[in-house]
Amino acid sequence: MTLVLPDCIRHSRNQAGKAFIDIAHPAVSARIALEGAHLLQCTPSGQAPMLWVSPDDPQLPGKSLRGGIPLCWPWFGGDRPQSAHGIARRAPWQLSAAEQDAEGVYLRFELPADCIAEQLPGEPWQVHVEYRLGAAIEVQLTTRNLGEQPMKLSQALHTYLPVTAIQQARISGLDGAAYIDALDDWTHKTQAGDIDFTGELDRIYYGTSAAVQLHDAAHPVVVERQGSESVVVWNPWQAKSLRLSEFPANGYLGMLCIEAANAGPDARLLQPGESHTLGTRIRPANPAAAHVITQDSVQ
Ligand SMILES: O=P(O)(O)OC[C@H]1O[C@@H](O)[C@H](O)[C@@H](O)[C@@H]1O
Repeated sequence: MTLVLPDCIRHSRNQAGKAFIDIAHPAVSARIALEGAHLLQCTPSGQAPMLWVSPDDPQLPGKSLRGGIPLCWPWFGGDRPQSAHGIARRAPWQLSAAEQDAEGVYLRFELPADCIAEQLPGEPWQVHVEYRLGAAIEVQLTTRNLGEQPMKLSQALHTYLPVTAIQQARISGLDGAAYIDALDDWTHKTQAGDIDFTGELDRIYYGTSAAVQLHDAAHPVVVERQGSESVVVWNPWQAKSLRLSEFPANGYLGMLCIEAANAGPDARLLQPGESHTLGTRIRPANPAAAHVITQDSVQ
């Protein structure tokens, strides 16, 4: 049965045939690629864009754009020898629900069972993702084990956030938290004070579900998490920027990632029939003080 979409939500395609869902609601505008059910843009009315997205856009089906919130599932990073971050971010998801109300929109996407069977043989997962977009971004990724054996799940909502200048950005909320330093032979360490950025940084903080705050002149946000005792913080810095796909050489100056996760020691073992929801809510820390787009500031 064809899904009837509210007026503010429509399907679109770029010239190369890549499919998107576009949202133009009085409270929020947004774009989601069906490939990966990948939230690429989200701009609450009167605010600056909440997500960073690379200007190097291959615009091609099968080539994921770097930025927004890629879904890393059902493994995070190099937890398995196959391609990093699992299969979900390049898979063909299907829109299964779309609603609007005065506050914003609700969308739900499913990863079809035949796609899971083909790409993850012998792993009977069921997975869907829900977005609630308005003054804030809410994402919930729900996984169920439909099999008869326990299955291991690691995952992340790989959120790219814009910053005014990386050297001035700061993250609070993780003082005293344990982390794994991916750049120092996966050594376990303890965070002292806030996180600031003076070089490449790639860490899995674990044992905490506390909200994390990004302090930035124009893009201060609070990142809350659900079903998540780990959060990944990442900036590639200069040398790695040159090696990354779909990433400009100086891209690291204007972004960082704060990823609600089940990673490292927070990977989950789902028993037969069990389901787990990983969620995040990203909201402007101080909407009144955040950069407001006015006609004067539009070039
Ligand atoms: O290049 P990818 O596969 O999108 O990964 C980007 C980064 O994703 C982060 O989550 C990892 O911690 C980094 O190690 C990795 O480099």
